[in-house]
Amino acid sequence: MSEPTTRRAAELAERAAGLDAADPLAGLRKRFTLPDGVVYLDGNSLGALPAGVPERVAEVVSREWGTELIRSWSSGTWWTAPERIGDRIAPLVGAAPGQVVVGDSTSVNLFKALVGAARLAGPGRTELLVDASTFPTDGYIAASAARMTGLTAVPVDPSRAAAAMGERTAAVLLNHVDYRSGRLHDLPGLTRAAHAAGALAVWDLCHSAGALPVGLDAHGVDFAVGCTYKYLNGGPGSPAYLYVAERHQEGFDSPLPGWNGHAEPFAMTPEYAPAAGAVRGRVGTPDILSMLALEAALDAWDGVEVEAVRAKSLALTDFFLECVAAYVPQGRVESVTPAAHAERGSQVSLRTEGARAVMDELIARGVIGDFRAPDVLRFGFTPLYVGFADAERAARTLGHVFG
Ligand SMILES: Cc1ncc(COP(=O)(O)O)c(C=O)c1O
Ligand SMILES: Nc1c(O)cccc1C(=O)C[C@H](N)C(=O)O
Repeated sequence: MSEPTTRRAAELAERAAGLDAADPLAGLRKRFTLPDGVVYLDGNSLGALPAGVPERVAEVVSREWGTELIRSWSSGTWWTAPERIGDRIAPLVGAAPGQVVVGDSTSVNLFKALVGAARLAGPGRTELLVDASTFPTDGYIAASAARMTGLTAVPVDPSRAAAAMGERTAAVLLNHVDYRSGRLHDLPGLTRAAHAAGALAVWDLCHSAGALPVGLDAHGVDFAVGCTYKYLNGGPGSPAYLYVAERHQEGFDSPLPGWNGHAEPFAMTPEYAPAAGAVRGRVGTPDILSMLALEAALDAWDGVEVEAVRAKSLALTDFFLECVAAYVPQGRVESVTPAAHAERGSQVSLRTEGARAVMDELIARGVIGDFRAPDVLRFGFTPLYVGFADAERAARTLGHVFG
């Protein structure tokens, strides 16, 4: 490093130490098990391990399964886990109890939500608008949901979504935060626009839940889905969730009416009678090991306000961008994440040449981020366990990679 760069590095390291010392959320890192020497900036793909999870999973396996056996379904915590854990997630996404149910993958829940929304749409509604820049599974599922319900899936850039909504629109599927660029979309405004056009708004919250306030009830969202293995730290493949606004629950006609969503599952009747509430979003037997691991993971949120998480997330990403500007030679990276706070999720995506090799090198040096095709370095900031010194080290290491 040149003399001025060394001075600037000392300055930034000192600022980072000060910011960490003043951070009201700094103590939350103890709620996670993270390997020494690693800066983990991939919690927007797989969140870190909350400290209480291994013990809880061991208990579920050895006692609840090993000793209690089948009795755990009825006398223990198993059968009602999907709605109980849904109610734990609800406050994190601004939903009152009884509207969130946990289970299946995000892809499967998207299918339920989109077909459910299409079946609730008014007559003459022929189009399903779909975020064209979305994570691919959303587009694949939307295309199938549209075929099944006689709609036409119409890809739309989120910046033009409001203008594209009209009297033909049945429903709109949008991402709250774009997985690649980290752009935060205007959930209140776009939901309002959908309603003004007489359409339903379906939101994918994978990259926002647990990172920033969502306000599902406050903004009148109709359906929402999201995964729990990113900012909610539920573990690899942990079950996703489905939000069905209370006003739609009675009319919600799930395309996957499995026996777990039946009003009386153990009556074993040949006719399907849907359960009341979000419970009708259940399909088959829940994956209890993953689900109870998720429930234990959510303890990491005890006493934590999403607003405080958002404030720290913005401070972290601001500081990271400042460090990148200081350390990375001019012209080597370009941020594709909006600078405006109102348009930024909890990640920073930097476009660069040879991004895959750059990320491999960063990981080899202990800074774990993500590569997204074709040319994006993606750094996710999970305020529960990432600090300002991590942001400084990550940017400094990136500067070293560029020599
Ligand atoms: C925006 C978005 N939607 C959906 C998914 C896929 O979810 P799942 O694999 O749970 O179906 C992901 C990530 O995997 C995602 O980032
Ligand atoms: N779900 C994933 C998986 O099973 C393997 C690897 C990555 C993932 C991801 O979650 C990717 C993530 N949705 C993304 O935003 O890129």
